[in-house]
Amino acid sequence: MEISKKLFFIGSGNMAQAIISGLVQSKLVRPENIVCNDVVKDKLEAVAQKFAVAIAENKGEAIIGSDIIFLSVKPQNMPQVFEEIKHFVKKGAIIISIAAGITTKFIEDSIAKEVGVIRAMPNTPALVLEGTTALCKGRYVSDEQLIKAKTLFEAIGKAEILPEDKFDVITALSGSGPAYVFYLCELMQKAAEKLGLDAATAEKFAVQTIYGAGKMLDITKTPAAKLKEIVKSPNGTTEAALKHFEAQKLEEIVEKAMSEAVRRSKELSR
Ligand SMILES: NC(=O)C1=CN([C@@H]2O[C@H](COP(=O)(O)OP(=O)(O)OC[C@H]3O[C@@H](n4cnc5c(N)ncnc54)[C@H](O)[C@@H]3O)[C@@H](O)[C@H]2O)C=CC1
Ligand SMILES: O=C(O)[C@@H]1CCC=N1
Repeated sequence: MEISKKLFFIGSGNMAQAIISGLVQSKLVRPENIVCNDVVKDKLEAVAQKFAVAIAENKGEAIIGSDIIFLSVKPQNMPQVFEEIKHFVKKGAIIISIAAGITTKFIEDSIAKEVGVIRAMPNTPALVLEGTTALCKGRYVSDEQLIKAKTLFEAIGKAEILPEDKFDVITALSGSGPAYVFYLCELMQKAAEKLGLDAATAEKFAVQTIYGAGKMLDITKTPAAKLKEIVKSPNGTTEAALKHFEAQKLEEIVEKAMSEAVRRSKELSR
């Protein structure tokens, strides 16, 4: 399937590029139907080269020709973007914001028009069509429009509609989550090196282990806790390692880390 909607990305950084790359790979959107904008000109040119998308330095002109406006700048830059675009955005336009913490109401109030605002919390595995996205809608979006927006994100992974009051915890879980897994991978590699493996072998085995474990979780649909038990032989090597994690209260550390992410999401919230 292919859609002919024109997408305009304001902010063409890491997450926007992951989404663009996923959408183009999935063939849901043709690159010529994507227009990118960014304040960093070099980045914009690099994005155009990488994905064969169009670029626009003038936000106003690009908004006029687009069906969906993606807001993919940092939360701190959103107020400035509202000032830049609010006179060009027409009543009934569809805006998809991926900014952490920024509420649909804040966007509606800032644009000060009846614009359709969809809030999404995607994650970077969208780049390899394995993203996880939560979506919710503001006051001026119909269920049908929200479902259409969901299909965009389904092209780049899994997507689900959730209440907006769950977005802080979703941000801490799946928005930031890939970084926790990358961190674990990094630590496993470092530990293996210290324990005698060369860097290349440590990397190869750590990456495949995390990939294989993720795939197993997905394919077997067995709870993580059960899969963990299957690896753990009585009085074996895994038990020795897990006992140490438990003694060091890894569960508390993860809970505290994620509550810090929730706290920051609320702090960014407007
Ligand atoms: N990186 C991630 O894993 C995820 C990020 N997000 C959200 O996505 C948004 C973007 O994050 P990243 O892509 O990581 O940041 P980034 O820093 O890589 O990209 C943001 C881009 O916005 C540009 N920008 C700043 N002000 C602008 C303006 N006035 N007009 C046009 N462009 C402007 C910057 O030059 C930069 O290229 C954030 O709001 C973040 O909360 C959401 C989910 C996951
Ligand atoms: O770190 C952040 O604030 C963004 C939101 C979720 C992932 N990256």
